[in-house]
Amino acid sequence: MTPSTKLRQERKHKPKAKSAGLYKRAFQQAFVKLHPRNMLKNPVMFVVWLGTIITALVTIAPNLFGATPGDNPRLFNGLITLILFFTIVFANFAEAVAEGRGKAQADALRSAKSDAKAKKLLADGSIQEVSSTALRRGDQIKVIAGDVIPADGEVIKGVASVDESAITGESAPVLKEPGSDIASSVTGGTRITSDELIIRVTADPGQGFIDRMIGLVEGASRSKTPNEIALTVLLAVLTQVFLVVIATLPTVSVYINSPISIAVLIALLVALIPTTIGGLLSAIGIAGMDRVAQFNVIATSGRAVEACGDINTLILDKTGTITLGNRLAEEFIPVNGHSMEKVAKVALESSIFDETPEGKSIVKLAEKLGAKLDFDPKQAEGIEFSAKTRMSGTDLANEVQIRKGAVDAIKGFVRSRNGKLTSELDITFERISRLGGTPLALCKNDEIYGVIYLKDIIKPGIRERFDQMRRMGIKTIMLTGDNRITASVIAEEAGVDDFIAEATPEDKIEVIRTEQAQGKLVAMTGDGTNDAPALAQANVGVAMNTGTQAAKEAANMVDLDSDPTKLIDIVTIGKQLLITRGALTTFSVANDIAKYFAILPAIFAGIGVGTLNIMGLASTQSAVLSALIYNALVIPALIPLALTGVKFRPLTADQLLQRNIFIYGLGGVLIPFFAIKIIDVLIVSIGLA
Ligand SMILES: Nc1ncnc2c1ncn2[C@@H]1O[C@H](COP(=O)(O)OP(=O)(O)OP(=O)(O)O)[C@@H](O)[C@H]1O
Ligand SMILES: [K+]
Ligand SMILES: [Mg+2]
Repeated sequence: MTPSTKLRQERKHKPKAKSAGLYKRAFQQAFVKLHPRNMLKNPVMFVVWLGTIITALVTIAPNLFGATPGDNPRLFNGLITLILFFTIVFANFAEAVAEGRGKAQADALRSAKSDAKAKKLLADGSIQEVSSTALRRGDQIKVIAGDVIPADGEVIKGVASVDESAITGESAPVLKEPGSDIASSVTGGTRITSDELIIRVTADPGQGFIDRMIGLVEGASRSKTPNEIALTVLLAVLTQVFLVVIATLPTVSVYINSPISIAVLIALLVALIPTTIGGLLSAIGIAGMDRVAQFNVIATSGRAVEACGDINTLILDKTGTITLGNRLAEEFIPVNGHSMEKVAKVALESSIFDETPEGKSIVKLAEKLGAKLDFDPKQAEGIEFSAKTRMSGTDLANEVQIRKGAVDAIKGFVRSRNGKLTSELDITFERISRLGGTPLALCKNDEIYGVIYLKDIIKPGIRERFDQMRRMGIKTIMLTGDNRITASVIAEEAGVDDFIAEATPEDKIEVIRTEQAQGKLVAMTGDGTNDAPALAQANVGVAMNTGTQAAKEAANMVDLDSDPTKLIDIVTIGKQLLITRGALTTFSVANDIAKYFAILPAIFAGIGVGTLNIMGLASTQSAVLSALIYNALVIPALIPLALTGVKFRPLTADQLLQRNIFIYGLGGVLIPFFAIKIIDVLIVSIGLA
C-alpha cells in the first residue's frame, strides 16, 4: 500500500482493528496525563485531583482531620478515593481518544513526507545534492520524474505532471507549469511523475504544507478557542462557588451537631462541580477539528472551525461553486453582418494564448468550425485574462489588438477606439444571459465581430443545500464577475438569497466588510489570487487546494478536494461543535440537581432528616458512593457523543437552543435519579455499603 492510499483510507473509514489499538494507547495516555502539570490546565478536574489526594490520606489515616463518624471509615474513604481516581482517568481518557484519532492521521501524513535529497541549483548553474531540511525559502531546486518534491514551491521552469495523491487522495496526475496562478504551485511530499521542473522554494523546512497539516491534526498547535476559554473560566467560577459553599458546611454541621467527614465533603464537592463537561470539553474541541479533517479539509485553528458554527452570511462565487464551472464555448453568434467563418477565426486568434478552460474551449470550437491561424504566434503577444479588466486577448505585431471578454468591458474597449456599437450586440448579449450563460463579446481593434456563448450548468442538489442554509438562519450571497442578467438567472435558479454581479476583487472585500459592519460573521470560499484579500477579510475563509499559494495562505481552511460546496458541510460541523458543547454543559449542570438530592441526606444524617432522602437510597454511605459512581461513569458514557457530536438539524439557533435545553436539560435532571437509584441497589446487593 502506498502512503497516499493509506492516508486516504484513514480519512474515509477507520478500520476496526486500528481502533482497538487506539483505545489501548489512549488508556495508557490517561494515566500519563495524571501529571499535575497537565491537570492544572483543567481547573475542574484539578480540584478532583486534589480531592483524590486528600481522600487517599484519610484512607490511610482516617482521623487525620479529626474523628470520623461511621463504622468502617477506611473502606468508605478508600472507595471514594478509587472512584475519584477513575473520574480523572476517564476524563483524561476522553481527551486521549480524541487526540489519538488525530495522531493516526498524522502518522499517515508523515509516511508521505520524505527526507529525500534535494537537487539545489547554485548561482553558477551547477547542481548540489543537499538534504531537504537544508533548503530555504528562495532556493531554486530541480526535480525530475520519480522524485518526491522536497519542499513547497512555485514552478519557474518546465512542464510536468505531478501525483498529488499524498495530499488530496486523488490519484489523477496534475499538470504543473510556470505562470498560471493555479498550476504553478507545488507541495512538498508530492511526486513528479513525468519530465522535470525547476522550482523556487516558498517554505522553510518544517513550515511546509504537510508539516502544518501534521501539526494541526496532532493538535500541537491547537490552542483553546475563545469560546472554550470562556467556558473554562465559567466552569472554574462555578467550581469556586461550590468550593466556598462546601467549605462553610463544617461550621453549619457543628452548629446543628451533625459532624460530616472530610471524605463526604469532598464527595459532595466533586458531585456538584461540573466534572462531566469539565472532563469532556477538550475532547469535544479536538473532535471538531478531526471531523473537519475527515471531510478532507485542513483547518489552521480550532477557532476557525468554531467560527463556522456562528456564521450568519455565506459568500460564494458563481462559476465552479454554484455552477459546475466548466464554462465551455457552446456557440459563436456573429453580429454586424460578419460571417461565421470570420467570427470563428477572430475567436481563435483571441484565445490562442488563453490557458483558462474558457479559452481552451473557444479554440476547440473555432477549430471545429475550420478556423486557421494566418500569423506566427511567436510574433504575437498574449494578453492574459484578469478579473479586473474582465478581458483577454492577443496583440499582433502590426498593432492589431484582438480582445474578448465581458460585454461591457469590450464595449468600453471599442468605444475608447471610437468604434461603432450596435443594438444587435445588446440583443444577443441579453438573449444569452437570459439562458444563464456567460456572453463574451469579441472584437478586433474598434470592430465588434460577435458574441461567444459560454454555457455552464447549475450543480444538481445545490438548491436544497441553500434551503437548508436558510432554515439554519444563514444568508447566502452569490458574488460574480459576470453580468447582471446572467447572475440574476443563475441566482434565481440556484435559490440564493442575494447576488452581486460585475464584482471586482475590491467589491468582494467590500461586500464582506459591509456584512461584518452589521455584526455578521462571514464565510467565503475562493481559489484565485484575487480572492486572497477577501479570504483574509472573511471570518472563515476556505481556499481550494487547487488554488494559488496566496489564497491558501490567506484562508484559515484549505479544502484538499477543492470542492467549494464543502463550506456548507464545514458550517454544519462548526454548528455541531457549538451545539455539542452547549448540550453537554446543560446536561452536566442539570445532573447536579439529582446528585445534590442523593447526597444531601448524608450530610444531615446526624440529625435524622430522613424525609430528605426522596430517592429512597439504602444508607447515607451507599447514597454518596452511588452518586459518585454515576458521576464518574457518565464521562466515558458520553465520550461517543462528545466525539461524533450531537445530531445536527437545520434549525435556527433559537430553535436549537430550546430543543437542546428541553432534551439535555430535562434528561439531565431525570436520568441520574434513575441511574443513581439502580447503582445504589447494586452496591447494596454486593455488600459494598
Ligand atoms: N478567459 C477569459 N477571457 C476573457 N474574459 C473572460 C474570461 N474568463 C472570464 N471572462 C469574463 O470575465 C468575467 C469575470 O470572470 P471571473 O472569472 O473573474 O468571475 P468571478 O468574479 O470569479 O466570478 P465567477 O467565478 O462567479 O464567475 C466573466 O463573467 C466573463 O465575462
Ligand atoms: K460533577
Ligand atoms: Mg471565479
